Amino acid sequence: MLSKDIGIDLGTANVSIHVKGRGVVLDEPSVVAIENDTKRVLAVGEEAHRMVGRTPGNIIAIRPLKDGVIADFEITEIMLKAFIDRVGGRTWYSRPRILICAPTNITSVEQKAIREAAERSGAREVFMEEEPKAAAIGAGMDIFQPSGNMVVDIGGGTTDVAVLSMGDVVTASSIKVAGDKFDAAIMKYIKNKYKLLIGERTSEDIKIKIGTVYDDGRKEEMDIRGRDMVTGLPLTITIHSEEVREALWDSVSSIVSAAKSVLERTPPELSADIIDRGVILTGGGALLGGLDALLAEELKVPVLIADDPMHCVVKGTGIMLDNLDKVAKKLG
Ligand SMILES: Nc1ncnc2c1ncn2[C@@H]1O[C@H](COP(=O)(O)OP(=O)(O)OP(=O)(O)O)[C@@H](O)[C@H]1O
Repeated sequence: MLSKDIGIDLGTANVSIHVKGRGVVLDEPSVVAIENDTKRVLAVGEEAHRMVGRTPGNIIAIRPLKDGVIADFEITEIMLKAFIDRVGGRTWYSRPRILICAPTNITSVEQKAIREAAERSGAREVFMEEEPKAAAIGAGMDIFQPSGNMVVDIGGGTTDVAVLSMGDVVTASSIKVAGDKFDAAIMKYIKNKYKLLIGERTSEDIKIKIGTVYDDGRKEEMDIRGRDMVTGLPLTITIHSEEVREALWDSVSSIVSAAKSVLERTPPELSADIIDRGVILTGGGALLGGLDALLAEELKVPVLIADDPMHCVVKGTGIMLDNLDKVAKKLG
């Protein structure tokens, strides 16, 4: 058996793994279910995700990465190791090199924890790369030319905005407003307006099915269930897409401001390139209804959604595996 280098998008919401020669082989939610008293791991990934909000007292479903940072070291290590093992990392004859894209701004202590987890799973060498760079490469941008490319990567925990040229980030901003904040805003809106408590998964469902942030005349509705705060009993109500737009307004305004501030700090020659090429949206949040239209209106530049936006980062790692020593930073 040969060494199979692997690329990992260690995301707040999802982990995806690319194995050289095989493509994207794993795509699972970043969730671990553990037994509270014994701390025994019961499930990792999809199976654990199904338990979110539905666990009995002694079982907890943990999302170890939150708001774009590693909230729980130990569980992140367990999760990373379980996923690498699942794609065969430890059973390969020759130990792989692993390239990991982790949340922006992680500390050196967190980097060390990630490196050690990868090494324990069989990695020979561990490399790390910034998410927006991988996202831009995975979206098909040629960031190695002397010209401006702008990417807005909206994940679960963070939105990363970056302008790249000659293989590096020129101007950037990372804010902790992304998919999770959208879900929380919808939950809060429904609680305040209807006195109805809904879970994380229902809120995410609303966002995905009828969420919109731009008034394009689209009017959709959806029945949702939760617990009535007044009676304490289950209740079904109908939610409209305009209400979701209202709920998401503040969060989306922060993303627009972050993108504007990056453009304002971008050298004029690169700005001119961005007008020609447009801004590319990546990450799951790129799929939020009307976000491309809103950003285009606010930034006055064309905005395009990348193909398969949720996989841009992991696809980018896959492309970078061919040139690891040149393009990524080796840890340790
Ligand atoms: N159709 C959709 N509309 C809106 N949001 C969506 C859609 N599909 C997925 N999402 C959201 O995308 C987010 C996950 O995106 P992604 O997998 O790119 O994030 P991540 O890489 O795990 O996070 P991060 O980059 O912050 O670490 C979730 O919040 C999810 O609810």
